[in-house]
Amino acid sequence: MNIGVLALQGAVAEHIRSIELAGGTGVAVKRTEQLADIGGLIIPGGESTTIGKLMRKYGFIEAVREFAAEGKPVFGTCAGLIVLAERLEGGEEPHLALMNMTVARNAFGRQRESFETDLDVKGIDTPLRAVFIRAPLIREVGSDVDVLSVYKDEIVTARQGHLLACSYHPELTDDYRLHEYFLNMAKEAAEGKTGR
Ligand SMILES: NC(=O)CC[C@H](N)C(=O)O
Repeated sequence: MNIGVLALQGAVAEHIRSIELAGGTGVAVKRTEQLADIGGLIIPGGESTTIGKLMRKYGFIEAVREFAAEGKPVFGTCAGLIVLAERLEGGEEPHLALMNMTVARNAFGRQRESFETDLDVKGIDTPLRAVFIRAPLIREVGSDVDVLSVYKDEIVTARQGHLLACSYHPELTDDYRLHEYFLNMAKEAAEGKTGR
């Protein structure tokens, strides 16, 4: 199963490594035509404003919306989660506006700009190692969104059908189980299941 990693800006090589550890094939996606060859797309961490700008410039906003409308899974991590959100706190313009949630950028404040922790994630049997770097938080989700994990009462992992999002960087540790989870979503979607 080919999993694409949007390669406009951000942590691309690390995601490809985690996908390969999980048993998939990682592909750096730089052109919209490549979306035809992948079964799922990861939007990596980095700077959401930059990623959003480059997505607009290279036609990825429409192309990824079409990709998702076909039922193909999309996974946003950190800045990628911001890119997926329908609503951004503070009135900022959303980017893909695909996932029914409100997201606050840089929500941990200066003292806690980056930290690591072990998180209980629904669907993963033991705690997942997670690295937070200037991370966003999910403030609120629609009723069609499943909360998969919380950190200090705040939502940090969520799923809406074939869309997956997390506030942290799952690609910066050797714990590839969230990538494995996403790979399974892509396999199920390819087999024509609903993915729920
Ligand atoms: N590590 C990250 O992806 C940080 C996200 C970044 N703070 C943003 O707002 O886009």
